[in-house]
Amino acid sequence: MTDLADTVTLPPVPAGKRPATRAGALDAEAVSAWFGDRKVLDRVSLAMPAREVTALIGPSGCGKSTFLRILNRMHELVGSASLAGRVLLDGADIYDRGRRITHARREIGMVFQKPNPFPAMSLYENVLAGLRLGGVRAGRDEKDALVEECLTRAGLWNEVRDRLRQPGGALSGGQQQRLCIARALAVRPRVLLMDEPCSALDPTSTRRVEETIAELRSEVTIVIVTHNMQQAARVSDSCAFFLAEQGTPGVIVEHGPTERMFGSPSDPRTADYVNGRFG
Ligand SMILES: Nc1ncnc2c1ncn2[C@@H]1O[C@H](COP(=O)(O)OP(=O)(O)OP(=O)(O)O)[C@@H](O)[C@H]1O
Repeated sequence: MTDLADTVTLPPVPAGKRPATRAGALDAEAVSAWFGDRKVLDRVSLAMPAREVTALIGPSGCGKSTFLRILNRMHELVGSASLAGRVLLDGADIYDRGRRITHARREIGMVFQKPNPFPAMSLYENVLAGLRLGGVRAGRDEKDALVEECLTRAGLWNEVRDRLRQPGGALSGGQQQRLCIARALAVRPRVLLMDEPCSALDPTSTRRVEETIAELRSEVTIVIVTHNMQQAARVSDSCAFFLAEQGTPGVIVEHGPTERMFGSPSDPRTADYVNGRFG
C-alpha cells in the first residue's frame, strides 16, 4: 500500500475497540442564506440531537441542500453565496472567527447524492483518502485496522475484504456509496451529512445503505436529505419539513419526531406533503 504523506499522528485505537463516541449535537440558529441578493433560507432554526437521525424533507428548491451545506461550511464555496445565523456543534459555533474551515469539515462529514470514490485509487486508499488530504500520519498496522473498522461500520467489509487493492471504480453503485461512507468515517466525524445518498441507487443497494444508517445511528449524528418519504419514515428519529412558498425563501414549516410528522402532523401542508399530495 502507498504510504501517506504525513504531519500529524493518528490517535491510536485500542485493538478490538471502537473509538469512544463523542457527542455530536448540531444546532442551527436563525440560519438565513443567499445566492447573490436572492434569499433562499429565512431564519431556519433546528436542533439535530446527538447520535440520532434527522431527515430534511420538502419539495424541490426549498433549500434543503443549501441548509445541509451550511452545516459543514460548504455553502461558502459558492462565490455568490452568503449566510447569517449560527451553527453550533456541541455548543461551539463552527463559523466563529478563528475556527478553521478544515475543523468543521473534519468533524462534520458529507456523503453526496452520487457516489464519488476516487475511481483509480484502491479501496484501501479510498478509505484513507480523507486522512491523506488532512496530512495525517499513520503506521501500516494502524491504517490496516482503521480500514477494516471503517469498512465494517459502513457495512462493506465482508464484501470487499479479499479485494482491497482493487480500484474504487470496480464496485457497484451501492458498494461505492458505502465506500464513501467508510471514507467519511475514517476521519472520525461527530456528524455525517447525507444529501440524497440513495437517489442514484437501485432498491437493493438503497436498502443496504439504509441498514448502514441504522447501524451508525448510535455512533454518529446523521442528517439526511431525502425525497423518499418511506425512507424518511424508515431511517429517521425526527424530521424537518422545509417549504418555500410562491418564491419566498425556504423555512421549516414543522419539525418533530418522525412518527408524529407522519402520523399526526399539526400543519396541513405537512400532512399534504408526507401523503404525497404535492411536491
Ligand atoms: N449555486 C447556486 N447558485 C444560485 N442559486 C442556487 C445555487 N444552488 C441552489 N440555488 C437555489 O437555491 C434554492 C434552494 O436550492 P437547494 O438546492 O438548496 O434546494 P433543495 O430543497 O435541496 O432542492 P432539491 O430537492 O431539488 O435538491 C433554489 O431556488 C436553487 O435554485
